[in-house]
Amino acid sequence: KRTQRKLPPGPKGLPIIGHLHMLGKNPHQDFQKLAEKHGPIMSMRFGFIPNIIVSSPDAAKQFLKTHDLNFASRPSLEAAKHISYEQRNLSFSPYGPYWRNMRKLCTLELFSNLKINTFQALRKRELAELVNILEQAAQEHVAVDISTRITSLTSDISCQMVFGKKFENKEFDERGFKGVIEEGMKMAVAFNLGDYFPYIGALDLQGLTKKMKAIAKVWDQFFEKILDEHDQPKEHGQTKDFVDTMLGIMKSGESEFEFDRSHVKAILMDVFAASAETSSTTIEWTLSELLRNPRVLRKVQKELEQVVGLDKMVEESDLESLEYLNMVIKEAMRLHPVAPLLLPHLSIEDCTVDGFFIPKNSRVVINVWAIGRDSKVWTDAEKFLPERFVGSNIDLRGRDFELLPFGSGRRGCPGMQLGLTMVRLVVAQLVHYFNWDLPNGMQQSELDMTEEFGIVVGRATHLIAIPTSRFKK
Ligand code: HEM
Repeated sequence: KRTQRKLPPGPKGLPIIGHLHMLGKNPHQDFQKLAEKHGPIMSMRFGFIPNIIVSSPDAAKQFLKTHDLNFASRPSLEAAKHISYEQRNLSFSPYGPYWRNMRKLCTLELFSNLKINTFQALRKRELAELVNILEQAAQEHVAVDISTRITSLTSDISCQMVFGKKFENKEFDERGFKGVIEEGMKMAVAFNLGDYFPYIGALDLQGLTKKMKAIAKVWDQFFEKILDEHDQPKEHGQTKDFVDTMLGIMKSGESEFEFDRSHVKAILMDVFAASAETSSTTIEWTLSELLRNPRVLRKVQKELEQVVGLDKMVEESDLESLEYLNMVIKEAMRLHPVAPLLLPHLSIEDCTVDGFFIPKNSRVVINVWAIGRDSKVWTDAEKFLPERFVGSNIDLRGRDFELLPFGSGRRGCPGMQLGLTMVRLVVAQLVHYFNWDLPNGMQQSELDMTEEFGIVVGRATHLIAIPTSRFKK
């Protein structure tokens, strides 16, 4: 009976592997090309798993708004099981009472404006430190690896916000803090046979499960140590980091759902992973576009001079008034969404969308990268033109399905406000204090904008530039 129903169109697949052979290094780009031929709701099969690829604003609205509840679950990916405490985290928890309760709790306790504001001084301090380093480079007229600097800035801020302190590279084991995190990230995106052929997952033919379990053990020991340290009483007036908040709730026993140390650890890992790289990658892309578009950069600097004033540091209270900067960031996120396929959604029941049958347990992939670059939706779609948002109501909250860098609906990003605060503040500060030149006489048009697919999609090469101070000390 099922097979008589009309599935969305899609390319012809091969026996057993389905369409796996059609995916290259950048699946979001491959999906875009295929959707041009097969349509905005496309059916593909990866191994034994049915996938629905969504590539237009109207179609995205159907999945994320009209039928949001039915597509609000997540698949049980091997990495989520082995390194995310059996999916007790928010990002990969299946839809159900645990996810609903935990999401409500985190939204209230970790992602609220009140909580975000308690870390304002931390952000200011860390950013001022970076500005000092850049001042030094400006005086010596040397090139700076902006990518590395921004990554350590957001990682340091996230570490202190979540765990209460920065981590030295000697932490963890001989691989160091950065090394262990990178290894975990690599494993999380590695092609895992078990995700496409569930029955052979248990055989661990690639040896990935073993490696993931080993890294999860290292992480777990690290978290246990942090949780133990947080059992010591805090000095009066010290800001409560996320570990304090979560442990406080756990110990109070007031939560109406199961909430033990494993849940606390899963959420901490999730929030750390979700916050640091997403913000740094968005900042890198925005600065890259500004370096390629000096006209836009000068206009942002002019606005900053007017709103903030020369010789003054940008404050978080200035951010809402920086209208042009906010258009620049929207435009950078349209062209460079760091999660171009969002996180995978999973259908809970059989459903009909736009006349097509979508079977239960289909993975739904929303290609926001393709939507952001669709010439049917955007004029001069490939160009970086922040002015396109003048007089437009399109914002980043997921109400406008042509621009979805944070997703939309029940599974949309709960950390959007925090992420945007970081991105706006860092970009504003770095272009307010400094003019930037590309190294070795490189022309703007020569700046490499190649993408590298991973847990987030960042630049394939580091962004390097030479700062010059705009203010006299
Ligand atoms: C520029 C920064 C950020 C971007 C672009 C971003 C983007 C996204 C996207 C696209 C999703 C998936 C939405 C979906 O599947 O429909 C997501 C989910 C999520 N984000 Fe963010 N994010 C950012 C910052 C943050 C921050 C700072 C936090 C937390 C401190 C955070 C926490 C989360 C969590 C917990 C989820 C999973 C939600 C769920 O499945 O219920 N994000 N984010």
